[in-house]
Amino acid sequence: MAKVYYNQDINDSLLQGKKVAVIGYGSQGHAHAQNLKDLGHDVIVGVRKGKSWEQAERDGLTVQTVKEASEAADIIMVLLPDERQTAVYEEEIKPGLRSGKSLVFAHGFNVHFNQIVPPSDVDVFLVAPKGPGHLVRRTFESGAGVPALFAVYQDVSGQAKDVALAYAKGIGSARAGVLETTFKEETETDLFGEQAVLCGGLTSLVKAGFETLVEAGYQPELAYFECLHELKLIVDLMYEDGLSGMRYSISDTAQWGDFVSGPRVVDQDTKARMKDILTDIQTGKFAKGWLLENQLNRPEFSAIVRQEEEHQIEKVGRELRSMMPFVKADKKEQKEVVFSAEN
Ligand SMILES: NC(=O)C1=CN([C@@H]2O[C@H](COP(=O)(O)OP(=O)(O)OC[C@H]3O[C@@H](n4cnc5c(N)ncnc54)[C@H](OP(=O)(O)O)[C@@H]3O)[C@@H](O)[C@H]2O)C=CC1
Ligand SMILES: CC[C@](O)(C(C)=O)C(=O)O
Ligand SMILES: [Mg+2]
Ligand SMILES: [Mg+2]
Repeated sequence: MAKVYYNQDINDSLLQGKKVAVIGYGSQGHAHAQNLKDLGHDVIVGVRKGKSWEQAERDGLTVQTVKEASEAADIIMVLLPDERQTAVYEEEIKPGLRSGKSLVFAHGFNVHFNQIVPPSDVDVFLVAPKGPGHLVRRTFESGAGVPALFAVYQDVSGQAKDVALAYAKGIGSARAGVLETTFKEETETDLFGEQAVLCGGLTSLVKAGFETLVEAGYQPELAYFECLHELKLIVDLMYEDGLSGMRYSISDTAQWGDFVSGPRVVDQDTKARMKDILTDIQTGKFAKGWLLENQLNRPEFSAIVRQEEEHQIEKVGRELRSMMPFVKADKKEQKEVVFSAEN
């Protein structure tokens, strides 16, 4: 079994006396900055003037421009959107990246796909939480944590691995488990997971189930409860106790249906298409398409965002959720949908 690091395995004194700049204050940025600060580390946030700057100040953090923060810090964690990182890195981070500093990422995308080529005299590593940033913060506040991967790309100081582990502990991830990987493995598996299973696979499955029921004449509200709302309750059981734990709670009828019908939905053809998706990631075809889409100012991305917002499941869901205020976490914790559509 691979070595999984926990709090007791990690000496976080390596972060003491070091200034950490968290560049970006979005989903991951706000969580890293606040968790590190709560554990007594010296954190500054680097962002541009605007919404994030104001929010970080309201949260009690020291805020500077990206350039100032990169100049001031020993450890520079880049938590900007992947597609924005290269431009900001070249203009505002690189000038402050002197020998002996650490350049850190939460996803290997730009280094692995050669968009950012770090100088040879700095440590380069990643600490990638395996969960959405808002949950990195929320679980931390509740005393728990989100697991993370770490990988060392360049170790000039001889301490990159230990600093990476200390950082992972500083954001609460070593409460849940921290696993060593490479930039290649992290990048390819993260892209695969979000495309085939966690985001792409799941949203397509939910919509297909919803549409099948509605097209057969069943009530849309019922289809929403069945195919989307209840999904969280089922996944919570899998999260707590695995597939068998979930199956323990459902009826035997449901379990038999799971066994006989599940493989009819996700079959060998589905798996073959998953392999195609993985190949596109491994060959860089996906990355190239995404970078080009951004160079063109995201025409297809924006069109799909609008189209998806108009899907019947979203309209019905908005109405039903307005009657269940308890399902929604603190408003300030929600990443605004508009942000991703407009940026
Ligand atoms: N989202 C997640 O949960 C996960 C993300 N990751 C990785 O973490 C990294 C960050 O992703 P994520 O947290 O989703 O990013 P977000 O989209 O949430 O980042 C938004 C932040 O970046 C700032 N920003 C955007 N453009 C600029 C710019 N040109 N100059 C200065 N600041 C800018 C925004 O500031 P403003 O308000 O001014 O626009 C905002 O503070 C990525 O590498 C991603 O792959 C890894 C694991 C999970
Ligand atoms: C699953 C999506 C993710 O990889 C994540 C939250 O881990 C991301 O890039 O946001
Ligand atoms: Mg991920
Ligand atoms: Mg990802």
